Amino acid sequence: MTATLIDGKAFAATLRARIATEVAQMKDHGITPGLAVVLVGEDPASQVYVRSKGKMTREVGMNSYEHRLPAETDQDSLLNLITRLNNDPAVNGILVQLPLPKHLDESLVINAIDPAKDVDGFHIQNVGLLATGQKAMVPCTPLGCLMLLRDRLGSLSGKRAVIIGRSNIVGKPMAQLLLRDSATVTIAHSRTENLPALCREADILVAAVGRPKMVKADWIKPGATVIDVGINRTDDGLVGDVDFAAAREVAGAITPVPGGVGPMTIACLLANTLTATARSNGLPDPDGLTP
Ligand SMILES: NC(=O)C1=CN([C@@H]2O[C@H](COP(=O)(O)OP(=O)(O)OC[C@H]3O[C@@H](n4cnc5c(N)ncnc54)[C@H](OP(=O)(O)O)[C@@H]3O)[C@@H](O)[C@H]2O)C=CC1
Ligand SMILES: Nc1nc(=O)c2c([nH]1)NC[C@@H]1CN(c3ccc(C(=O)N[C@@H](CCC(=O)O)C(=O)O)cc3)C=[N+]21
Repeated sequence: MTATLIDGKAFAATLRARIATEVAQMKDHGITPGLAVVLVGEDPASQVYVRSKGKMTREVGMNSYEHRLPAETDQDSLLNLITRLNNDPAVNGILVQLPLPKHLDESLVINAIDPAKDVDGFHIQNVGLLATGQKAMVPCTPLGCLMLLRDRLGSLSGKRAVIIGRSNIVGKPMAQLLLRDSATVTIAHSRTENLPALCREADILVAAVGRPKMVKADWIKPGATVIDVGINRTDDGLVGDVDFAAAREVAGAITPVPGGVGPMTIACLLANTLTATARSNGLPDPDGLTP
């Protein structure tokens, strides 16, 4: 049986349309959400993402502020910019594109962002709030994966989830969100023993590794839901961490790359910007955009 395709691109388009409606209502009350994106250096992939984020931000009616800084920018100049954005009432969300050039201290920079404007959900305060089940800003990629999983499966309670990857931006927050939905969660990584057998136990398999086609068809439990976060540029074009063509014949449902998780990440960034704007104006959280 061939797996159902989880169409992240279409889901994200619907989500952005809903966000646009909410933005229009806010504008009627004199509030226009604003998202500032900071890019240091000229990494080509990062430039593509930043351009795409700016375009979609404007499409939903928000203000987009792009700050492009040279690769040799020093830490103090970057921290000064963040302070300015923290204090700017027109800016509701701040995203510093990662990775930063090596001479900059990533944690220091991220933790300089006002947690209320931290639409990436990477600030230690938001990480702690999420881990303790309190109201937080939630990282965009895991939030997007959660929306796709709930849409496909309904309740995740009691399901066995295996996440491959333990990064602060994907693997760990993904585990927190699945745990909050009462899945039984295992996090695997480069030191995990017998990864294929572990994966075969998963009803939900999330791959966030950065290795093209690493997850093979015989690692997948028949009927499982497979979420492929990987973005790998190869000679065959853009591919995920899952050997998609073969995995499709075993899984129950699977996200493609491109057109799966990636577009959800950007839609959730806009969702978080809307949520941050609502909270800073004392309005209730918009429906269905927070976990
Ligand atoms: N679609 C989207 O919106 C997004 C996509 N991505 C993509 O997702 C992927 C992961 O990103 P990110 O989390 O930042 O990556 P990191 O490089 O920070 O983390 C990769 C993780 O994979 C683990 N790993 C590496 N090799 C193996 C292996 N052979 N077996 C098992 N585990 C392994 C590492 O283990 P260890 O910790 O032991 O080293 C690590 O925990 C990348 O392709 C990235 O481009 C990222 C963000 C958003
Ligand atoms: N502070 C910060 N926050 C991030 O959220 C962040 C980051 N830094 N650094 C890089 C990663 C990666 N990431 C992606 C976003 C969109 C797509 C996306 O839209 N992908 C399209 C394809 C785009 C293409 O063709 O390259 C798709 O999968 O269909 C992919 C990856 C966000 N990240």
